[in-house]
Amino acid sequence: MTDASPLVSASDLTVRFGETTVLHDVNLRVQAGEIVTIVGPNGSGKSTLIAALLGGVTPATGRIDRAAGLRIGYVPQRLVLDPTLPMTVERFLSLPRRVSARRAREALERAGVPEIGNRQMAALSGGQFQRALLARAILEEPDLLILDEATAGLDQPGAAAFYQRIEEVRATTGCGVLMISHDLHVVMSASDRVICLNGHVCCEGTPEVVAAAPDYRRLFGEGTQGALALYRHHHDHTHAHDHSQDAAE
Ligand SMILES: Nc1ncnc2c1ncn2[C@@H]1O[C@H](COP(=O)(O)OP(=O)(O)OP(=O)(O)O)[C@@H](O)[C@H]1O
Repeated sequence: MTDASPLVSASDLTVRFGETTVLHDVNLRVQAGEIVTIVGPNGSGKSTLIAALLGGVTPATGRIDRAAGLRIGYVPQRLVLDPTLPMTVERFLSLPRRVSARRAREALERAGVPEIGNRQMAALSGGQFQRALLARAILEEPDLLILDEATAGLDQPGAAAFYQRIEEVRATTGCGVLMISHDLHVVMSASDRVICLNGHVCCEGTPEVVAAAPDYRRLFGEGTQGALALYRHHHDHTHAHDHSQDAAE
């Protein structure tokens, strides 16, 4: 794996579910050491793109390439555990593979929650729970960390602290990071590159470039209203791209 070759890439990717085209002509690359964030309205294909990159969805056309031997750490949006099941955080980190108490502690330290090893999973706050998921992903020693709206349900300071932790993990391990987020303002500052998705890539670039892009502004609005506009978006915008195939239309 050279510096120049991406950890993972999608080339002219189109994904269909039955008759519905969810993604079309998507090109994306994530290099080692960079933090790439995908933003887009609900139903714009973000999770589908992640699933395709992970190999869980077969492209209709185009291709996905992963670097040989790529190790991926995945942090899901949420994980539902039976609340009546007694399970400490340390034990949770040993699923599915047993890890030593020392490694579990190190991973929790990196995730910013060194003190929760003996706590019950069911007793964690939302933020602590997501940190436990992050610690589990870190234990994979990933080349690429993938997070699917991992801060959903956290307040803005909680989300900001979480992303800061992600940046530290990237700085110490050199892994690449690909994340989906709705915390637009927080994420913009934590990302090297932002990809605005709406069935296709509407615009992409550094956070500054994307924030100034007309397509991004049409989708998300400006200022603090932008994040709210995300949920209100009804595809009432018009722009140069052809949205006729977008499933979300
Ligand atoms: N397995 C599936 N079978 C059929 N349709 C699907 C499947 N998975 C997703 N879809 C559809 O594909 C579209 C994109 O879904 P996806 O979950 O990728 O969007 P998203 O951008 O992640 O949305 P959100 O922000 O709401 O999480 C939606 O219209 C969804 O209903």
